[in-house]
Amino acid sequence: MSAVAPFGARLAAAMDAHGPLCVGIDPHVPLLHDWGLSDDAAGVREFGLRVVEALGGRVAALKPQAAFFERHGSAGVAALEDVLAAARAAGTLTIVDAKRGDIGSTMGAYADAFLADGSPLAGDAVTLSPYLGFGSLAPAADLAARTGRGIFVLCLTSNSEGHEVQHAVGPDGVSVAASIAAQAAVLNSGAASHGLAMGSVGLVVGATVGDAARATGTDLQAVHGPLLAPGVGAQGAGERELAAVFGPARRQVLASSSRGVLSAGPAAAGLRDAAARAAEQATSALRG
Ligand SMILES: O=c1ccn([C@@H]2O[C@H](COP(=O)(O)O)[C@@H](O)[C@H]2O)c(=O)[nH]1
Repeated sequence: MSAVAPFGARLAAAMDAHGPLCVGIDPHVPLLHDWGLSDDAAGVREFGLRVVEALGGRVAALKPQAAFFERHGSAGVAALEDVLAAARAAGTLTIVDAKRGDIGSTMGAYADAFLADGSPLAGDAVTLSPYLGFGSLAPAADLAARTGRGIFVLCLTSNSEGHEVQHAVGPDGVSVAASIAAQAAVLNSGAASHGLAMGSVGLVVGATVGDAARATGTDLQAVHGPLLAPGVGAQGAGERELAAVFGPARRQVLASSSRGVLSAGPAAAGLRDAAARAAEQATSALRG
């Protein structure tokens, strides 16, 4: 058992304190240029540290997108480690958006990288892909539970191409998305029975997916875990879409915006204003 409170409880407290908004740290090349930074490991490191400096302690969570750091090789990965350390020092929860998924024995190694105490790449939670079978994620779910961390499993992603996999229906008549949500609910059942607001096993459900939950028979409320909702801002979703997609599950939602906030940089004041506006909109859509 971990010495820290479970991730779901820590996230619920952070959402109550700061509003249901997560800001993504996605150092796209055009943003690096706009911020006067180089497209190399030093540039993405500085970008990430500036975001942490501006928003640490002001938003519920930060979500570094691992791909933008990994494209610079080992120095980029070291930059991601530094950004995670800075967020940890600022007391802000981090979700490493790495979307890992593999056979169980390899999943154990991914779990050690992203969820083990003392790993420099560990945040408070990591995004995972269930398309090698939800059960293959067990090593990560187990380690997260032992270390007080969380996982977010892809369920209904914000991109339109996700339909062909996630809306597919199995021989039992259950859609892939509904099956993933039901298996996450099983992992959160202990949290529900202990009266915790949310378990530590979350889903990724895009704010852009319209009525996909209903269409696929996916019961989001029953998951009893956090619902990470990318697609806010640059991908076109706003207050109306958030309210429509999540309905009665809306209090579990952590809206996520990257470019929508980051394009207001590099000045800290601009980032703070943009994040505050996005948090107000998310609050109005999800907590009203
Ligand atoms: O379904 C998904 C899952 C993850 N993402 C990630 O979120 C951000 C979105 O960035 P924006 O600039 O706010 O569009 C990015 O890191 C994606 O990889 C997603 O968009 N959809």
